[in-house]
Amino acid sequence: MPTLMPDIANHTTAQTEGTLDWVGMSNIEMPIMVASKGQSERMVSAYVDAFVNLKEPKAKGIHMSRLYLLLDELSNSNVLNHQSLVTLLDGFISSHQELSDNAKVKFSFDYHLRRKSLISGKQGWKAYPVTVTGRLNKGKLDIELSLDVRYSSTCPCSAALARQLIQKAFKEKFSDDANVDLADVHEWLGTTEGIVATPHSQRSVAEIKVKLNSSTTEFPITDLVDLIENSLKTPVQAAVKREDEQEFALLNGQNLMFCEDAARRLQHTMNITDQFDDFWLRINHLESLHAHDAVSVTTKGVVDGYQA
Ligand SMILES: Nc1nc2c(ncn2[C@@H]2O[C@H](COP(=O)(O)OP(=O)(O)OP(=O)(O)O)[C@@H](O)[C@H]2O)c(=O)[nH]1
Repeated sequence: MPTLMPDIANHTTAQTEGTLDWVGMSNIEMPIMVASKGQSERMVSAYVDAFVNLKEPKAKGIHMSRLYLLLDELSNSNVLNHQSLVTLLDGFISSHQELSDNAKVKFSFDYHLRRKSLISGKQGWKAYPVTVTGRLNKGKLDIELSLDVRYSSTCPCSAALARQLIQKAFKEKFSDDANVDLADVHEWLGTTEGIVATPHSQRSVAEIKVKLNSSTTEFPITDLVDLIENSLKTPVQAAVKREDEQEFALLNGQNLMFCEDAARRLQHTMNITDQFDDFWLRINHLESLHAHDAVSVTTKGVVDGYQA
């Protein structure tokens, strides 16, 4: 006969009574098979947070093992998609009858996508940090997708200052020459004396969170990446041949951006798509002129929605 073990969670009461918003586990490491719109299902190495509320003030605690085992079942024999996320949240609550009526789960992982080069037709992998968060709040379901997109931003102020220096160098070189020779100018422009200054660019990160429409049944990871990268125009590249690098230089030159410009661009893009109920975005320009970052934040402005 098995030894009877003490069951603190069930058989004792709280020393100090009180309800709690969230109780659960954070940073659970698990392989998860993820389904995303337009992509083959793929395994990711995820960190998972799993929570329920504790609405019974006298109860000692929740049953962490029940949350863990429901997650393990998803990891071991299912795929993370809209339906399984809802089932998981339902399971969190039904396994905590009398104790909980809210549930939350967050999966954080790197999601790899094949991305095309700009000109050469080559392809390469890019890893996007993604989180999928589901919340069930007194029967109301909320699903949030968040991801980071890295891109390059060239400073418009620096570009203007560099152009001024190039104009000055041109004047100094050719102002005494009444009959400026086109070939001479062409050759001179191809030297570092001609293009005497270059503007600074920086590795930049757009962080974005969206609330999925209730009609969305697939995680639109690729759609969201495409939307952001097509709007910013200068995402970091995977496979790069020289023709790709030259095109990247052109795109940078034609898409000069302060962090305000990048935020307004994405704000406009997100406002004209009806795919999402709400959005929050934060633009980080990891400055190369400064040792600090230039940052801008905005939201859709929904009442009771995301706050900046
Ligand atoms: N509630 C709670 N459990 C904790 C905490 N830290 C560790 N645990 C452990 O989580 C383990 C699993 O708890 P339960 O889910 O109640 O385990 P169980 O009683 O075997 O499972 P059930 O029979 O389904 O209730 C226990 O061994 C707890 O000690 C904590 O801060 N709060």
